[in-house]
Amino acid sequence: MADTDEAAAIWSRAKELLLSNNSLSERYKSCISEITPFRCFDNMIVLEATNEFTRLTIENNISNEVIQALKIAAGKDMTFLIHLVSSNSPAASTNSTSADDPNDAIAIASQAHQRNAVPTPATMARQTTQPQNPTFRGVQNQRPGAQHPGVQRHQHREKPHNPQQGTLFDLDAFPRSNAGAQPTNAQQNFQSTAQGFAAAQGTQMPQQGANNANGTTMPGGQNVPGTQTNPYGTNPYDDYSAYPDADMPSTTYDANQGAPGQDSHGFAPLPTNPANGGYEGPAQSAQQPGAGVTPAQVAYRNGAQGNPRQMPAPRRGNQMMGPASPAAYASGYQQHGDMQMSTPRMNRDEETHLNKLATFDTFVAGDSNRFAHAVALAVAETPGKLYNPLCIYGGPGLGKTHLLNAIGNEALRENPSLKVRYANSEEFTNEFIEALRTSSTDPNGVTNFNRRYREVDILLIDDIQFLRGEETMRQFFHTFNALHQANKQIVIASDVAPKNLKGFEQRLISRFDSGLSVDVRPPDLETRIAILRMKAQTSGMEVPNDVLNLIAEQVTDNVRELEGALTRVHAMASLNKQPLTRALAEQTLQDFFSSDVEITPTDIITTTAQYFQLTFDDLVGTSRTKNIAMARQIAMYMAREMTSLSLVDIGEIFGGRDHSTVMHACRKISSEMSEKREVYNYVTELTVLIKRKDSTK
Ligand SMILES: Nc1ncnc2c1ncn2[C@@H]1O[C@H](COP(=O)(O)OP(=O)(O)OP(=O)(O)O)[C@@H](O)[C@H]1O
Repeated sequence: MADTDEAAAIWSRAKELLLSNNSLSERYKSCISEITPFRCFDNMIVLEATNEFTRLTIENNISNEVIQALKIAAGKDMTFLIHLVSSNSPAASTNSTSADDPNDAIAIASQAHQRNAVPTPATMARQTTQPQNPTFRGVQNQRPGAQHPGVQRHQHREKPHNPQQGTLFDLDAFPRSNAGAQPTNAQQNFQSTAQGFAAAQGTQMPQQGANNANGTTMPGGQNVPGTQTNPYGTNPYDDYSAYPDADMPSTTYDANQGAPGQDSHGFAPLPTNPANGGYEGPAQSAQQPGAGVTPAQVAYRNGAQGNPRQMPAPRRGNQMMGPASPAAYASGYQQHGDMQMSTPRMNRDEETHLNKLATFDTFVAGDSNRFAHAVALAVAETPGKLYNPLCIYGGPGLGKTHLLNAIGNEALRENPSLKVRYANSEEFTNEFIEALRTSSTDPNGVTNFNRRYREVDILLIDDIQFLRGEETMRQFFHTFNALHQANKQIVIASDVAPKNLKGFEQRLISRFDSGLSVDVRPPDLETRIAILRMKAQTSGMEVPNDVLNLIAEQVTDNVRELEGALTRVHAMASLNKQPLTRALAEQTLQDFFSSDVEITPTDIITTTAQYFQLTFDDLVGTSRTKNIAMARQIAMYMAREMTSLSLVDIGEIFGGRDHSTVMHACRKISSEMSEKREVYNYVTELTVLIKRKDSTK
């Protein structure tokens, strides 16, 4: 990118951040608005102002805020300098001098400045202490202990700033509860992110220390605190108690409960099905030597499907879904049969409802989410002061929930006395309705609800797009106002930008818009590989690089799907006690990328019902008997995996069920696939049958 373009891009983001920084007065903001970008020179951006007042106001009063915003916008430490240009003369940016050398840049800027600038007390003070190049300086972070702001805040930049030399993102400029000699988490993350990427790309970062569990390297060889913990073994949605209307209790099944002649789910063994390419029914296959081989593989070996297929490019409606993260296994093992894997353990904090395992340490930042990651970190370090409200939006499975939880966890790590509350919109709604419902018997119901949501320092509301109902909306509006007026931090996550939220009153949308909105986008290849590597490492899986690469190449749009693909290939290898090779991974994944035709929910329900010898109505009906509930959960999982339908849509199709019920089904089946051979077989066989049916239409 050209230096001028880079400057424009960085300043545009930094400006956006500064203008949404609630701690800045309107006067400061109008000064910010008057600034224009000139050029970038390495880690310095030269900005232009048309009057001295603007320049001085920024340099003397809000340089730290500007530096912080630049750091977030650029994704690296930046210094800045502002030179004056006459408002009616061509700006210094028209100067054609090549300024690749930062010293030249300073000279250009210096000339411009000398033409226009009036000496100020601050510049005079600098001249006293910095005799060389007295009129120009880059502005660096204000360091604690600075005694003379005019002198200490501004320093000469005679050579490019080297971020390795101790000027990492300095959040000490902002209130902190535990400022100390140790690098901040934000600092560590910046390093770990950069190094994680370097590692993913096979490059060497300078000043490497000892590797930590994630393969990332911390400054001075430190490990990132908590990197050994399971990052996402559980999810708020795993806490089934939060969803009273979900199917969970009656659909829980036990591997030992199958009646004689039935498999563990109460199904009679299916007869050999010639239509399945000679493949045995699921219960039988589970008991046979070599079980776990899918029909596709049998067919493949038998030549039933012709030559080995190339893996076509994945398509949106046919992607992987793997809600239960493989890394969940790291959180604690519940040994299951011959599997060296575990059932994810819930790690939701009872009071805050935070998933304690979703932290910044376990979040891999890349180009697609670096801005959101940096802003989230800044908010966690200074809640209520910077970007309030903060809205994080983006497609499914891209880390919004993770970031929300990371903000809460990090803020509490910094200041354990903070009150934090995480909730998704459905929990908020349910709790509110419950408070209303019981208000006749419990006069404190609504008061308690309000206390829970209004007497907090940080409120994190996930999936705001699902907020529904006039009363609930009103309640949320008042909650929002109460918190905002008290300068309490609000963070919301949504699948679309606030302005595109459907069914929301304008007054609520405009409140969301009054803060900062940042998006998360699908990760690029390097980031996907880095995520997979981290997930494999934290869950103790040994996955060769070529398998990680294969998965990352095939699954592009959704980190949850990445996890799902990793789960599948690892489950396949574990169940069959085979080494996890690229060939095995290709075989395992090809079933999921082999069809380009649209699969409908009707196909899925019909095939699943036939497969389990049930009826269509059984699957969309209300019966909670064990075998029907289990088949329904599998069908929901297949619908989520093989179509682009949302959780809400799938819930609707399956008899008007709630989206959390679908989500729970998906997580449960995904998790069980790694532990129960028969569940893995059901899913893989059904995948083939559904696609085969589809291709014969
Ligand atoms: N950058 C990342 N680094 C590490 N893990 C990630 C990253 N992004 C997402 N994940 C993981 O992917 C999974 C899905 O992420 P998450 O639930 O936060 O997505 P989401 O955007 O909230 O999705 P949805 O909109 O469907 O709720 C989680 O296990 C999360 O930990």
